[in-house]
Amino acid sequence: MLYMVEMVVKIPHTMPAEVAAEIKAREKAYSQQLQKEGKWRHLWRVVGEYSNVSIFDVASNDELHTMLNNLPLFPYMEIKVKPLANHPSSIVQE
Ligand SMILES: O=C(O)C[C@H]1C=CC(=O)O1
Repeated sequence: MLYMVEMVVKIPHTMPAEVAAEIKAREKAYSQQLQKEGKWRHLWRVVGEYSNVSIFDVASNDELHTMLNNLPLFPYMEIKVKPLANHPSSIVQE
């Protein structure tokens, strides 16, 4: 099952820089692990924003929820999820 996920990162300005850097390093490692596993298929930066648009390929709503919940930046993100279906005009059917 494919999902488009938008993540807007909102780290509090009061968070010490070294704490933010440590969380971001863990986030990077976790996201790269999921990308290597083929579960996080696309990761794009939105131009001019501290946000991303991603495509996830997972077995269920529950798997995606667990994955997002485990992101180290989860407490500091606003997340929107859109489930995707095949478009009848697309030449690629997944
Ligand atoms: O920077 C972001 O968009 C948030 C998050 C997503 C992957 C990652 O490494 O950080």
